[in-house]
Amino acid sequence: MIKVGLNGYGTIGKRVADAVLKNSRFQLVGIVKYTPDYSSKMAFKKGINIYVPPEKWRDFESQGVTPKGTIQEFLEESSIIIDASPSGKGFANLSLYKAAGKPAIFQGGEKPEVAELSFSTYCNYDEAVGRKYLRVVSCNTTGLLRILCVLHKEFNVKRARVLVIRRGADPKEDARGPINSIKLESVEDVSHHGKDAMLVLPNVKIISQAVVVPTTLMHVQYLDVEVATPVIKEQVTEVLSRYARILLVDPKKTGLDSTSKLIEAARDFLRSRNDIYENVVFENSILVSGNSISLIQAIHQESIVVPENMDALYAVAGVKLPLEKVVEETDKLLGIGGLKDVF
Ligand SMILES: NC(=O)C1=CN([C@@H]2O[C@H](COP(=O)(O)OP(=O)(O)OC[C@H]3O[C@@H](n4cnc5c(N)ncnc54)[C@H](OP(=O)(O)O)[C@@H]3O)[C@@H](O)[C@H]2O)C=CC1
Ligand SMILES: O=C(OP(=O)(O)O)[C@H](O)COP(=O)(O)O
Repeated sequence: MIKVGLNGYGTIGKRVADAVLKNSRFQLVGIVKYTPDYSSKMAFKKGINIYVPPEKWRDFESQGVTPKGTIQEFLEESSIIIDASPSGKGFANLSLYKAAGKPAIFQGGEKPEVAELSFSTYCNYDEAVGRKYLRVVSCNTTGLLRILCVLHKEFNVKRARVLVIRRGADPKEDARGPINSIKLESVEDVSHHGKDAMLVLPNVKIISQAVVVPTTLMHVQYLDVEVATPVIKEQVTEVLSRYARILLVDPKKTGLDSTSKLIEAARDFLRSRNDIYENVVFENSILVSGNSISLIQAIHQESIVVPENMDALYAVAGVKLPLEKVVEETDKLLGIGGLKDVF
């Protein structure tokens, strides 16, 4: 079994930790915690090893959590690190991983230079195999690239324009906003998503802009894509429906016409933490005219990158399986595809 350590146990880290625990190819060495809060106690009770900065050892013990070791020991015991630290901290952690000679997978909040390659499974898995440092692109970029790479493979995408309607905060983040505003995400002309996506799909011109809205549940994106030759809607829906990580939802038939209803459906489906790993593409929103395809999709920011983090582990570990098998294994363990039967 390949020994995986998780540095960071927040929104992304705890979900990836649970995914690693489900996969018998990998052994979760443990997690690094920095704050002795409820989540360290819950992880400890679940039997997950907790590693801590040495100066925090007593704080954890006083909360009833006996650490397994220090960060240094965590690095020694892990064969691959998944870094799910707050944006920017991963870059600082890179030198620790390099000094310990350990490969690492970073998240999209880090600058692209943190890794050898920015990664998105449907786009560049083969290029990622055997790399030492990968960066799984951010949640919106992951959602965007899944669609663009699938369309590109089939129809040769020439350019894409994207509007990202970004959630203001994750549900736990009570100090963020906006509370009563729709705010430009940036004072620059474009948002980072298009530029980031072009690192992975360099031959397609992708321009994105973003606004931030007062909601915590999901992001929503509007994509306007130009392909090389004229297509019809049936071709587009058929191609999208081939992929388990893309969920076509018909709001007329299902009543699912909002992010809150989607999250409720995921709760009803007993998805762990009401996670939706799939891009939810509203079927009615797919408009096709000549070379132009547009659509609206919802992206569950807390969980969308979990499958890609798992695939990234296969790539870095050099597991000898073709892309289709890797995706199949990850999808099966996370239950991806199950919602297709009920929606
Ligand atoms: N949340 C989201 O919607 C998404 C986030 N991402 C990206 O994932 C990354 C993690 O984000 P998210 O999970 O939201 O962050 P959170 O703030 O939820 O969690 C961050 C975790 O990192 C830990 N931590 C603190 N300092 C360090 C450090 N120096 N090194 C390692 N870990 C540290 C914290 O520990 P403790 O709790 O013990 O203090 C906490 O567990 C970011 O790059 C972000 O951009 C990507 C897709 C979606
Ligand atoms: O990766 C994300 O968004 P992004 O794809 O818009 O950068 C996550 O929702 C994290 O966003 P945050 O940096 O606002 O916490």
